[in-house]
Amino acid sequence: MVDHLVIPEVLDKAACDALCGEIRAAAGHDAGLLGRSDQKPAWPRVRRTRRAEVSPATEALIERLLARQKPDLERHFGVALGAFEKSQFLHYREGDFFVPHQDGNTPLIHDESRFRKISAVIFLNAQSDDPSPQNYAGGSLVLHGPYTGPDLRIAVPALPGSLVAFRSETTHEVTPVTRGERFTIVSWYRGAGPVSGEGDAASQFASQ
Ligand SMILES: O=C(O)CCC(=O)C(=O)O
Ligand SMILES: [Fe+2]
Repeated sequence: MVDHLVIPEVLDKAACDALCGEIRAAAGHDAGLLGRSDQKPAWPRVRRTRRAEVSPATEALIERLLARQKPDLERHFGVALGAFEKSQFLHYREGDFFVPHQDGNTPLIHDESRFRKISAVIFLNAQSDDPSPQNYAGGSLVLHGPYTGPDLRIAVPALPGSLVAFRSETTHEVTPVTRGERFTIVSWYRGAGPVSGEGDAASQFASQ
């Protein structure tokens, strides 16, 4: 068991379709990584996906949605949550991926990621072997069990409109997309309290 919470239908089908359309059409750039800038040449081997710049109205819609989920996440994970980071609107094309990684809250890394307690991913379209321009193949979000236990791998079902949350120190990956386009929104909830960045301009914190 890798602890995670799936909240179905945080967005309806019309909203998911509209978001996919907006992300596809929006300007964007290669999504990056936190860490030292001299490591940038290696980024394409770690993560390949496009990060879209959506409208302020869309960002606000997702911020409201994330705020609404906070009590359920606090209850499930037993952690008090503060602000969440600026969402990333992601567009994976064929071949795009993100190798196994942790998003934050890992004891050895002293960068902004240490404030992240819970990672949230919202699926906007479906993974399916039925070829249709609406869905994609490959591109599984796979959660890994902790290294102290058995070698677990859990592929999270990509139900459009659902949100999956897990502790940010959970190792996870996005396997390569083998057909079609995959659309997700990701964000991170920080812990509550001043030491965790609550009360600062967290919405301006540019997560990478
Ligand atoms: O797109 C996803 O399903 C997850 C992306 C991810 O792991 C991340 O952005 O840190
Ligand atoms: Fe991640």
